[in-house]
Amino acid sequence: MALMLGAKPCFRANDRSFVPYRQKILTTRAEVIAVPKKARQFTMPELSKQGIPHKDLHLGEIVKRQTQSNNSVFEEACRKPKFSPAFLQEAYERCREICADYAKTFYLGTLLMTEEKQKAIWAIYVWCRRTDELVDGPNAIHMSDSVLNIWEERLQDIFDGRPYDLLDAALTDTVHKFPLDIKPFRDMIEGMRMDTRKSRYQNYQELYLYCYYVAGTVGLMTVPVMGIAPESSLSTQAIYSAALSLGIGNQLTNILRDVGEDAMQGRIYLPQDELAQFGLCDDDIFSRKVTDGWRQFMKQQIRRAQFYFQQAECGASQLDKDSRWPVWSSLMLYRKILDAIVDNDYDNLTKRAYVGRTKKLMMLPQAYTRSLSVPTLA
Ligand SMILES: CC(C)=CCC/C(C)=C/CC/C(C)=C/CC/C(C)=C/[C@@H]1[C@@H](COP(=O)(O)OP(=O)(O)O)[C@]1(C)CC/C=C(\C)CC/C=C(\C)CCC=C(C)C
Ligand SMILES: [Mn+2]
Repeated sequence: MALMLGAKPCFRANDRSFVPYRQKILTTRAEVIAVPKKARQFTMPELSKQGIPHKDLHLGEIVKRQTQSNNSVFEEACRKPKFSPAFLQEAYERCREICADYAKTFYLGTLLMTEEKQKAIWAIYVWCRRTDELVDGPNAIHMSDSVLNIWEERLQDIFDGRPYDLLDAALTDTVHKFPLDIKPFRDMIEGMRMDTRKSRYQNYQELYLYCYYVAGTVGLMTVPVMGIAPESSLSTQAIYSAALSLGIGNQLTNILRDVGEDAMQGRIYLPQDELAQFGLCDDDIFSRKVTDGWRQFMKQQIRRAQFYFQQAECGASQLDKDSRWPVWSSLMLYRKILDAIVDNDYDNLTKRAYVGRTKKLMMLPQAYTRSLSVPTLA
């Protein structure tokens, strides 16, 4: 495979540390620490400064950077990595396979996108999945700050045109084709750090920050690729805000679905102060008894997730036409998980809410119909 890079070639796909994704470990710890770099001091963000949802995320600045980054022709000429077409084809093909394997419904939704866009979304998906797996996958017990620090340096290398392996190379190509800013990617790694350090959330503001880091960031990463419809009536910022909402709604739903499982790992993501308002505490979760108090509490949590999906809806219709289907699929699928929790009579302590294959497949044409609706005035 021809690989033409600048002064610092760092592709290591043939190293023994490289583990094929078929083993269901996308990135091993050994692979990440293969290039030792000096440890970086991690400091927790000041949670007390985090305000009400979206308000303190400085979305305006993020949008400005996203729409300005990579604009300079000079910068582009200097930094654009030169990969052979065959190499890139192989890189994106691997991303496609992983996406199809890990996220079947979502993958189907990407098939209507233009080739450039779908490849970019697969590359972003794979980077997110690998990042998540570092703290959530089979190797999670080996995770440490220093591994995440190296992963972050490797992210910088991706943006600087020096990918470390084949999958990274797909993202390098993507970030040079689309105006992607590194900040949401960095923030996702920050969320993974938070997950390794913290197992309780005192209030919703703390939880919101976590949800932004690990999922809201996905919305910010993907809007520049999916594109905004030329006839859209909403401001760019309003669309980013909707994208953020979809990520938050998805993550809140994930948390509500996995309460029992997470508790077995010693993790409770639900806001402690809200549990207390319903007369509940950690022990009620560990005892796995679904009481009326628990049902009332869950109703409130589900309402909050629904609120974010509602916020996301207006933005989903303002995206470029070919990008709307996967977004609507994601939105409708995650909503159905909330319905499944209700169908389980709010028992997410001993049961995992599940949306069956048939329901998922039936949802795809519905999502497609929604994606045909034209942008309307908000
Ligand atoms: C719909 C679409 C185009 C999505 C983008 C695809 C993409 C890049 C997805 C990456 C998802 C990912 C692997 C994130 C890593 C962190 C993580 C795991 C977050 C959770 C995802 C779901 O994972 P899963 O159900 O597999 O959970 P387990 O790890 O197994 O527990 C999250 C719940 C977050 C996913 C967040 C999104 C898909 C955000 C979607 C928002 C948009 C695409 C913006 C849409 C734009 C508008 C205007 C509405
Ligand atoms: Mn995960």
